[in-house]
Amino acid sequence: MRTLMIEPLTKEAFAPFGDVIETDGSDHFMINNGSTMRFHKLATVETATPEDHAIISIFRADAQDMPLTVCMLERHPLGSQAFIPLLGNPFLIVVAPVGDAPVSGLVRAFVTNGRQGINYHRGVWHHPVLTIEKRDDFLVVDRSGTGNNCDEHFFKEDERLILAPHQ
Ligand SMILES: NC(=O)N[C@@H](O)C(=O)O
Ligand code: NI
Repeated sequence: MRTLMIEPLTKEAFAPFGDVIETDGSDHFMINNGSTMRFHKLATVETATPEDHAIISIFRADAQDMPLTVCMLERHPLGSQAFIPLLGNPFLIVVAPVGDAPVSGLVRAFVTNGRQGINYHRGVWHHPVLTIEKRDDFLVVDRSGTGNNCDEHFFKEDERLILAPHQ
C-alpha cells in the first residue's frame, strides 16, 4: 500500500480539487468606511437545481486513529462542500480528481496551516473530514436538496493508501 506524501495546502496545488479559503495571498477591498477588508468570493457554492439550498452547518469531528488506512473516498455529485476550521487548527485532506471512481494512484493528501479552509468542487472525491486534534469544529457550507448527494467508493485491498501524519 502506498503511503501518501502529505503536501502543504496551497491554492495552486489544490486547484484541481477546489478552492482554498484563506486571507494569505488573497485579494481584498475595503468596506465599512475603510474599517473592514473584504476578501471577496474566495469560493462559490455549487448546487444542482434551482430548488436546492446552500446550507451552513457545524461539524464537531473526532480524530481517526493514525496512521489511517484510506479504504474509501466519497463525492457529492450535486454540490460543493466547504470546511472552514472554527478553532484555528490544521487539518488533513485526502482527495482524488473528479471521475466515475477515484484512481488510487492519483490520490493526494494535504495539510492546512490552521488559517485555511477548503471548498471541494462538485464531484471531487475526498475522505470524510480528518482532524489532527482529538476533536475539532468546522463550519461546513454545502448543498441541501432532493436526491442522493453522497457516493462512496471503497478501494480494493491493493489500492488502499496509508495516511501517516505523525511520522
Ligand atoms: N457526510 C457528510 O456530511 N460529511 C462528509 O461529506 C465529509 O466530507 O465529511
Ligand atoms: Ni464530504
